[in-house]
Amino acid sequence: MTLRAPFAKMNGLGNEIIVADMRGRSDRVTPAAALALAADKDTHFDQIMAIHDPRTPGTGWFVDILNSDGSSAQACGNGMRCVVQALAAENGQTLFTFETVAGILNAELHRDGLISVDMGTPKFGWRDIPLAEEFRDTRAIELQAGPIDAPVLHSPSVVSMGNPHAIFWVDADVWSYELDRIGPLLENHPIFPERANITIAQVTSRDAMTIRTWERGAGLTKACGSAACAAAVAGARTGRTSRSVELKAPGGLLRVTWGDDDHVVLTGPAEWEFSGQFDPETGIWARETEDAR
Ligand SMILES: N[C@@H](CCC[C@H](N)C(=O)O)C(=O)O
Repeated sequence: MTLRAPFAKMNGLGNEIIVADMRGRSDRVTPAAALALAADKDTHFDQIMAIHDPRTPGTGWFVDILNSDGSSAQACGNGMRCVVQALAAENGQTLFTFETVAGILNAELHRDGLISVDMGTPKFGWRDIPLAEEFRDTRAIELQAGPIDAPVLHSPSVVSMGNPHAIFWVDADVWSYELDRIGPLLENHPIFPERANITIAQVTSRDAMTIRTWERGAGLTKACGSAACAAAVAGARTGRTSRSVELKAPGGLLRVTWGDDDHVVLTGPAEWEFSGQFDPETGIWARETEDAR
C-alpha cells in the first residue's frame, strides 16, 4: 500500500473539491483513486487539486488537476481558491504563485476572506481551444443542439481559459434547458477534439449574467470558475457585457474582471468541509479521526 496523503474536502460555491497534499513525494493521484473517491458519497468531488512541490523557480507549488472521471484538467478556478485557503490556513500567506500544466498563476487572499485568482489570458484561436476545424471568428461558431430547423441551443462563443469552453447565449431562464441531457452530447461533440465545458449564459444587465455549466469530465456542477471566466470574456468580446461582471451560478456569486492587461481575475469564496488521509493509488481513505475504510 502507498503512503497515505492528507486531504481536505472543500468547495468553491458548491463546486466540490478535494485538495490533496502531495508535497514531499514523487507519486501522483491516479485516475483509479479519483474514480474511487468520486464514487463514494462522502468524498464525491468535481475536481481534485493535488498540491506538489514546485517545479519552476519563483513558484511555490505545482498543482495537478483531475476531474471526477479521472481525466486531467488544465484549469480550475474554484479549486485554486480552495488551494489558497488550505495553504493560507497552514502558513498565513496571502499572496501565492502556482504552476499548473497551463502555466503560472497568481492568487490573493483578501481580508474579507474572498480569494482572487489571476486565471491568465484567454485564447480565441480555433487551434488554441481546440476545435476540429477552422473557424475564423470564434465569437459564434456553427454548432447547435436540438432539431435542425428549431435548435434548442446554437452558435456558441468558444474560449480557452487553459481549458476548452463553449458558451451558449440564451434569452430564456437558464433552468428551462435540459443541460443534464444536452451537456454530455455537446461536451463530446466531434468539433471538440479534447471535449469541452458547456455553459448556458443569460445576460441580465451590462454587468451581470446567470450561468449553468456542464463540466467536461465532471458533469453538472453548482459552479465552474473557469467557465465563469470564459463567459465573462465572451460576453465582453461579443459586446453583450462590460469587462467586469457578476456571475450568478447555482452555488452563488462570482466576480470576473477582464483587465486591460488581458488577464482574467476570478474572485469568490472557498469553504472547508472535513479533512482526512487517502491512498493516492487506490483512493482508500479515512476521516482525520476515523479508522481507514
Ligand atoms: N470546476 C473548474 C473547472 C474544472 C475543469 C473542467 N472540468 C475541465 O476539464 O476543463 C473551475 O472552477 O474552473
